[in-house]
Formats: sequence, C-alpha cells, structure tokens
Amino acid sequence: MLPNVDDIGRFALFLDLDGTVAEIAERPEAVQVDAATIELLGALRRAAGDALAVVSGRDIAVIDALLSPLRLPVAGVHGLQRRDAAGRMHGAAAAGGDLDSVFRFITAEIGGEEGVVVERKTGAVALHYRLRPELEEKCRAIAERAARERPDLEILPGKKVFEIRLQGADKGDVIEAFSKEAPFRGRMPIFAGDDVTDEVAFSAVNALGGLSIKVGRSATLARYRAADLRELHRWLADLARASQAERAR
Ligand SMILES: O=P(O)(O)OC[C@H]1O[C@H](O[C@H]2O[C@H](CO)[C@@H](O)[C@H](O)[C@H]2O)[C@H](O)[C@@H](O)[C@@H]1O
Repeated sequence: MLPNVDDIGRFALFLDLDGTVAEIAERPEAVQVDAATIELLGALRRAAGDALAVVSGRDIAVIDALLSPLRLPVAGVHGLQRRDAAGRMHGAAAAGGDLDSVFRFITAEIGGEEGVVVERKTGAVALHYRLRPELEEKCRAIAERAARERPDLEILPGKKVFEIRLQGADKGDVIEAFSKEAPFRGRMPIFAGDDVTDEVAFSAVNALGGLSIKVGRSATLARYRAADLRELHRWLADLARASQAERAR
C-alpha cells in the first residue's frame, strides 16, 4: 500500500535510481531514463520547491548523464559522494578513491567469464552476475578475497551484484545530511527504493518520521510498498498532478 499524500508541498522527496526511477536492465550501461520519467521528475521537483534528490549506488557523473537535462541534488556510490542543492560536493570519495588494484584483482579473478560485468566506480567496484546467475557463489568468493586484506573496504550485496566499496557514509547518512539543509530542511522526507542497499535509508527515514516506500515484494523495513516501478510511477504522477492543482488554487 502506498501512502495517501495529496500535496508534496511540505515533503522532501528522495528517490533511488536503478529499479525505482529506471527499470532494471541486463547490464548497467543499458539503462536509460525515458523522457516521460524525466518530465515527471521535473514536475515533482517544482511541486516540492526543489526538495527532490536522487540517492543511488551509481557515480554522480552517470546519474547526471542518465537524468540530463535535469541536474538534481544527488548522492552517489551508496552515500560516498554527495552534491547538495547549492552544487557543493561532500564526501571522501568526491575526489576519487584508490580502487585500481581491486579492479585489476577482480578482473583477473573472473577471468573473462562471458556476461559478467565489472563496473568501475569512484570508490567502488561492482561485480555483476545478472547474466550468469549460476556464478553467484564464485562472484561472492572473489568479492570476499578482494576485500580480505583491506579493512577500509566493505562488501554490499545488491540485485545480482556484489559491490566492493570504500567504507563511508551510507544512504541513510546522506538523507540525514540533506534533511539539515535548504530546501530539504523542515520537510517530511519520503524515500523510495527497491534494493537491500536501500534498507539503511528506510531506517533513517523511519527515524526522521518520514514515509519509506519499498518497490517490490521482498522483506523490508519500509512502511509502505509499491508492487513494482510502474505502480510507484503512477503514484508519483498522481502526486505531481494533485500538487500542481493545489498550487493553482
Ligand atoms: O542505488 P541504485 O540507484 O539502485 O543503484 C544500485 C546499483 O544499480 C546498478 O546495478 C543494478 O542495475 C543494473 C541495471 O539495471 C542491473 O544490471 C544490475 O544487475 C543491478 O545490480 C548499477 O550498475 C550499480 O552501480 C548500482 O550500485
């Protein structure tokens, strides 16, 4: 069930990207955000007084490219990077992190297995096995070996992926940080996400007294649920329309 909200004017909206703004694709580089979704985000941003941010595992540069021409406040690499509403960058990984040796190790260990994607990010490497689900345990073991000698790293399992990431701020931390700044400050947070990596954000939003929305059917700390991305987008579109009508009164 989704919450009953008829005007986003007193809320701040935080959205995950893959699986929430954009449908899951077989490969990370195949993802596109369609024009209707970009338009919807623009309408929500206006209705929310600019209090709309994307909170994603992707690099900020990739998020900007996917959402162009929108340039939103954004958190990337699951919270390692953050760009606030004034355009200022925050976070240790904003200027880059040393994961070159991890990337080389993982690439060598996977040994050119067809369909496995090794994604290099700022401060993280993601090992994707969506096209080769039978390789899950092999990928898990490689991720564990990659992180074994590096106390500065952590492993984040996600949808058909193991991410090896520099430890640092998570999605909950960045929502808390945004919530202390204009234009998010003083508004009730709404966060929607689809993956296990979104659970820390649901927990933070619950603690802030906001509305947490899980996209999909798996177990969650979120208090509300959309069965899938299409149901969430219908709810967001209704919310944008109702908010515009409220503004026009
Ligand atoms: O926090 P998110 O915005 O949801 O990003 C999480 C990860 O999403 C991407 O991987 C996932 O989506 C891919 C494209 O649909 C899919 O092929 C893959 O199986 C998923 O795990 C992205 O590639 C990662 O960098 C993000 O951390």
